[in-house]
Amino acid sequence: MITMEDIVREGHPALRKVTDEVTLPPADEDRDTLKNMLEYLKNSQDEQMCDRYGLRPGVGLAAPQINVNKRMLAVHFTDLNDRLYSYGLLNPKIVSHSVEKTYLSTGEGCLSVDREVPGYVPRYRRITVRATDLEGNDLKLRLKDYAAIVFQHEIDHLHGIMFYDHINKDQPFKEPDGAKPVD
Ligand SMILES: OCN(O)CCCc1ccccc1
Ligand code: NI
Repeated sequence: MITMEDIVREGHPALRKVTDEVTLPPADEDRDTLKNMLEYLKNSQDEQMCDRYGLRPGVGLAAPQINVNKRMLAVHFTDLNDRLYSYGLLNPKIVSHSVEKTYLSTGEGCLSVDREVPGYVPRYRRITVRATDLEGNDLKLRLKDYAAIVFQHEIDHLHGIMFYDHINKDQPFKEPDGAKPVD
C-alpha cells in the first residue's frame, strides 16, 4: 500500500517533470500503480487508516507524487452536489475550458508540500477532460467548480506544475478577474 513515505516532497525533481504518456492498453504494472493510488485516497479518507498509517487525507494523487513518470492520476471525492468522482485515469487531457475562472476560497494544499502556501489559485470554472479509465473506457468528463479545481490540480502535476505557481506573487488574495469562488 502507498503511505506518506512513498510521496515525494517539493524539491524532488519528479515534481517538475512533464510526464510521459502511458501506452494503451496499460501494462499490468501501470494498472497496479494506478489502483494503488486510488486505494491511497480511499485509505486517506478513513480515520482509522489515517491514524494507523499516518496518512494525510487527499482527494487526488498524481503519479509524479510517487516518483512515477507516467501520465496518470487518481481522484476520489464527492462534489458539493454529492456526486462521487472516483477514478483512475490514464492520459487525461483538458480538451476545452471556460474563459470564466474560479478558485477555492480556502486556497489549496498538496500532499507533496509540507507547508501552508497562502493565496488564491485561479482555475478554469468549467473544463472538459478526455481520458482512459482503468477498465479501458474512453471517458469525456464535463467538470465545474470544485471538481474542475481538483482535476486541474492533478493534471497540473502531470506537467510539472505546482498549485502555488498560479498564486499572484504581489497580491496572493487578489480575486482573479471575474472569478466566482468555491467555498
Ligand atoms: O495532488 C494531489 N494533492 O497533492 C492532494 C491535494 C489535492 C487538492 C487540494 C486542494 C485543491 C485541489 C486539489
Ligand atoms: Ni498536489
